Amino acid sequence: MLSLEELAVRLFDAGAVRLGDIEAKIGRRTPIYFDLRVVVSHPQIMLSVAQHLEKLAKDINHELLCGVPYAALPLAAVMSVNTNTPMIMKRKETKMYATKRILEGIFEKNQKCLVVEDVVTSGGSLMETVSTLRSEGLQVTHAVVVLDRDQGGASVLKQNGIQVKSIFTLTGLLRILNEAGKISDETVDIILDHIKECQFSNLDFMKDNLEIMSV
Ligand SMILES: O=c1ccn([C@@H]2O[C@H](COP(=O)(O)O)[C@@H](O)[C@H]2O)c(=O)[nH]1
Repeated sequence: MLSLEELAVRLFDAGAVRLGDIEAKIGRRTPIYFDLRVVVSHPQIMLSVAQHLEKLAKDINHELLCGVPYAALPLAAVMSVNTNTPMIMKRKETKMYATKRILEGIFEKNQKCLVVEDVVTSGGSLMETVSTLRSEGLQVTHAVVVLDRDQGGASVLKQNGIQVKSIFTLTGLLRILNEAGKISDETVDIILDHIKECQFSNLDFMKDNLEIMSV
């Protein structure tokens, strides 16, 4: 398994870290965007990311894995194979014919399901998956995540009964990339200022996700 420092640099070199003035979800702009979808083109990086997630998952009692669609699906699949843990998949929309399912795979009510996610910003995407899993009778208390952007999402999720464990926090990742000479001091300062200014709270989350909260 690659060390955290090696993994951070390999992700950067693979193009998973985009710098600039980038349009993010919900029309906001960000000086840094992580595109972890590129890992499917780098099997060694994907394996290492999955192994780090498995390390985080070791102490969490779970019987099933579920990746947040779509970026975390391949990561959850690799973890499932490596640890021999069954996986289920959440569809973006309920299938309208044949099985009419929102969750694919075999599960029973009250099973403990661990959620896998690539990036947490506000926590909205992860919570959407958690709400579906809970509404199907599964127990969900934890999530393992590649990157927590330090923008309040983990705390919002905690308030909604989900403990988040992440491989990287944005602050920690910036420090590694700065020490490796990949990101300048000036860029680090711009990103840290942005993160400080752009924080999400449980209140924003509830306003933006009234539908999810009512599931
Ligand atoms: O740098 C980023 C930031 C976000 N994403 C994608 O968005 C969601 C996380 O955002 P929430 O506000 O927590 O819903 C996640 O599913 C990512 O796929 C990203 O790819 N890169």
